[in-house]
Amino acid sequence: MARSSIKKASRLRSAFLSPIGIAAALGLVVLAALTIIAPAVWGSAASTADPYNLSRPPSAQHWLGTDAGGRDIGARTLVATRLSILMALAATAIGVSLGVVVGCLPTVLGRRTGRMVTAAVNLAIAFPGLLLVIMLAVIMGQGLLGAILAIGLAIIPAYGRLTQTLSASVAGRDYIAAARILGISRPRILFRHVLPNVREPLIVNASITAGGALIAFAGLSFLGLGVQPPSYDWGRLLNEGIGRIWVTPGAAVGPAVAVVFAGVTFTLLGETLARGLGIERRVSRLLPPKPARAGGPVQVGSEAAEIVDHEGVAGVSHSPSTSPGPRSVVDSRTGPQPVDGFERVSGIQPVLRVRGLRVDAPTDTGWRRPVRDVGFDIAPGEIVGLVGESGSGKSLTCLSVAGLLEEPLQVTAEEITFDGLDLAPLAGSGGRVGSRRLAAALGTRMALVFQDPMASLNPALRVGPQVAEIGLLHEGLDRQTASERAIDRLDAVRIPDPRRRARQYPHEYSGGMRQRAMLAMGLMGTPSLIIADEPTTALDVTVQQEVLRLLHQVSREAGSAVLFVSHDIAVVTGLCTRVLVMFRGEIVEQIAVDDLVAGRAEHPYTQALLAAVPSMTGDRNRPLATIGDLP
Ligand SMILES: Nc1ncnc2c1ncn2[C@@H]1O[C@H](COP(=O)(O)OP(=O)(O)OP(=O)(O)O)[C@@H](O)[C@H]1O
Repeated sequence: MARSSIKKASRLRSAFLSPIGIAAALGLVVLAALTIIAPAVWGSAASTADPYNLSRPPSAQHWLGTDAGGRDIGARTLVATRLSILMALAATAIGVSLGVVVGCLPTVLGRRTGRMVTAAVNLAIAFPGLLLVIMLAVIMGQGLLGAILAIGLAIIPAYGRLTQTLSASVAGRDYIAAARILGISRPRILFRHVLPNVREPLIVNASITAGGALIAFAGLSFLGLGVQPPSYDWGRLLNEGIGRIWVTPGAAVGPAVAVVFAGVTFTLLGETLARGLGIERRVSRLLPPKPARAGGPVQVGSEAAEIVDHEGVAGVSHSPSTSPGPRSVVDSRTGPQPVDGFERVSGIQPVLRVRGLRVDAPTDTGWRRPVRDVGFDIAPGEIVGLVGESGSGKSLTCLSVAGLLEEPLQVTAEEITFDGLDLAPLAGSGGRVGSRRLAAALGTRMALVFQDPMASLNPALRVGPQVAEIGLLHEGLDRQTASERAIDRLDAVRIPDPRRRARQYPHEYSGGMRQRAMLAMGLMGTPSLIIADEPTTALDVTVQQEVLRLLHQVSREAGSAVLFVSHDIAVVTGLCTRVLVMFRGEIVEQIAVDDLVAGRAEHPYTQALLAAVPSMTGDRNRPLATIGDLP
């Protein structure tokens, strides 16, 4: 058994060994036993009328007394367990399964239709639950089937909303963005990436919902809308007993206690499952990342202090002989404008050409533009750094290029050409790649490595199949070949013992290994461009070095261009041959690393960025430079 399953099993065991867990388990055993054996054991006492013992108070023979027909109330209460529990389970099954379907619709149908479904769900939720049940019960007609359908249908809106909320919280994860860029269809994303990650909270809530359904049935039958004589459930018994509560209190108290007992048992079961499955923790981890981290001047932290000096930063050489891209591309003196330079000089088509890229975001007072007229080229095989302070628009730029930004953000571009493909219409489409051909091309030729290594891989799936997916989808490989290639790619990114590791889950990997697995995923195709959005920020310095070295090696061996995003100029100068400097949504300077290191930066912001990097050889007592207010 995998380590994760063993861990989960032991956590569940300890949850069931807690006082709440023991109470839930005992309650369940009692309910299950009564559901199975009560009709056989007490069926005859429950249905045999005794004209000599009508409406008798509790006695040794009839411990809850008898009803108006002389039947034993205790026996009837026990026998009613089967119908009450089975009806609650049936209604819950209907409500939960249809609720999940409804909750998934916005993900499958796309934004516009999805919104209508959401609005309908919200309207239904605004309607008081019990009123909805009664209304539906009247429409469906009195009786057992009508009651099951009424309660089942009434469960749908709440469960749909829950599924929707949980799915939305997963939808912001990097692995969903990665799946989108791989061209995976919405239904497949839903079934493979979203639902497996939300199933546990859904299961827990199903248990609590069953408790609610049970009480709703009791309510319906009590009102005479549910089970009809001669059948009886606890609600029906309550209905019959309430009128005689002063004569034979057991007639009302017995079924009432039974309803409370079953309701509490289901709730405790939900609570125990939630603890055992770690739902609270899991849900908070599923929350989407904040749109932006704190702004302010460039952060030059301890990591940078340890890897400063422009020689061999992070252990990666960038000597001209090993740099893959044409260094002549760069002319720092062209200033902030996009350069057509290398195309003119070398005649080589850039692998990525961006012109006039803008991103607009709504605010309370109107629109703001976090990315303004951004333009740049990346040559085949070139490693380009994109630096800038937090919030300067680096991630938005990358995500727009990959077509991963969604409403309410508005993306427009005069041109985004990637590997001969016109991606401008895709920008801002939220990853809805129109044609299969484009999806396949993007999926195999553009790779993304994200900042948060934990969020980059789907935690519910083993790493091997995730890496193999693109081979299955776009390269037409069969499962065996795709999985062999995935193992080969994991080996290529130096995952030790790749065959065993491919069977593990992401949480069994270290942070650096997860980043490398993301790279392996990108290498299933032959990426012309790897967009690495702060791939090393969350890693410690040694692992950071490994990932940077690997990126460099991959770029050299596969000939892939790299757009390397970082707020750490020291790391960028170690890996890249050219740097795009972003400031307040604009690219204010494009400069060759050699020029940057030699202090030939022209823009004051670039100069300030550089001055803020501490040096190993500098005066330790001198305060670090800060980036002041720039016009
Ligand atoms: N989904 C969004 N909706 C509205 N504004 C957003 C959204 N995402 C980002 N922004 C804003 O756009 C600006 C640029 O954000 P972006 O994430 O591109 O910055 P960044 O340069 O990548 O920063 P960091 O280095 O911290 O990742 C920020 O001011 C941010 O608040």
